Amino acid sequence: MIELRELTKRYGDKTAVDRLTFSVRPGIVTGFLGPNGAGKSTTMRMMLGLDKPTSGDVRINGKRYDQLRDPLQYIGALLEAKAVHGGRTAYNHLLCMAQSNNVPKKRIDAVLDLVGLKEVAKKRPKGFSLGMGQRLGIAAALLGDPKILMFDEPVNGLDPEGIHWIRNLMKHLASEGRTVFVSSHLMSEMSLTAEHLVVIGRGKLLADTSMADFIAENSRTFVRVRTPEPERMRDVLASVGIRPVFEQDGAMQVEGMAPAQIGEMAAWYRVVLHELSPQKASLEEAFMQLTAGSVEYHAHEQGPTPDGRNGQAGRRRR
Ligand SMILES: Nc1ncnc2c1ncn2[C@@H]1O[C@H](COP(=O)(O)OP(=O)(O)OP(=O)(O)O)[C@@H](O)[C@H]1O
Repeated sequence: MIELRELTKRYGDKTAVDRLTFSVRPGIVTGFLGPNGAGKSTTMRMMLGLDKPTSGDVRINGKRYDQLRDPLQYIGALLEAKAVHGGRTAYNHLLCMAQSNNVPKKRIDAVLDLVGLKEVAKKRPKGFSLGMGQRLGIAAALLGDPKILMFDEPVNGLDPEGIHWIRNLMKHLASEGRTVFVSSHLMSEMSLTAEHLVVIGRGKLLADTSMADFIAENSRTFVRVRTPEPERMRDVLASVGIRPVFEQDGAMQVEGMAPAQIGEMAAWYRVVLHELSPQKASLEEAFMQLTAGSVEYHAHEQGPTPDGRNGQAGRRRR
């Protein structure tokens, strides 16, 4: 169990983490989500005692990180795969960590085997691919057989096979009763792995909820209407107070009406329809909506607008 209470980190006048309070429970994978710069890495670094909070605190099974004896046996983390000493062999890198944390030597072979690096145990990580580096980082995290595991953006830069492997590993670790906390800025990726979600934006807590509730609460449903007479259809909808959103190719997104109602209205006014299909907004869209006000940099993309015109391309700071 990891517990954060009013955790805050300021760098000068920048508040990177702003009074975060939440708990990470054992037995499930908890996804830690937020747009770039939201404060995920800073929060994880404070959880691991690598950064000092400005105020508030983090407890690992009731203790602060610096109060843990042999911390690798309580909590293992994959922060950046690059953190490996390039000159030592993979085996020796793990041996150094094992010796300084009272971890039995036999665990080294066990974790190298688990992550699939047994064959290259005597090789130096500086020649490793990104995926092999991630696997070595994970071997290090698992070395002390900890009950709590943290992974910061573990699938970054991995190929589909590597992504699949990490997903299954995290689920497996959780099924063994461990606490698994994993950060990502991709909602779609998290939806395949996490049972619970903690979402932050600009350092503040935006959501602390089960994946199922997040989907139920944030998925927007609408009906896509395609017609050769968009102006007329817009007027028909306007007559009942509905303002459709136009997509780039001229299709309309209609919220607040069932497909049958729209179809009947169109028939009544003799508007030809080419498409009438119920849609559910993707989880990625729900996540972007939730965090919309907290994104540091916005790229203005061409996209649907209520009047059918497209937004200007550009970049601005909010
Ligand atoms: N050492 C530092 N000094 C000053 N500002 C920092 C420092 N570390 C982080 N920040 C700022 O704190 C904010 C949070 O950064 P952090 O790296 O924790 O975000 P993140 O959610 O992990 O982002 P990403 O998904 O891009 O990795 C950012 O605005 C960042 O610029």
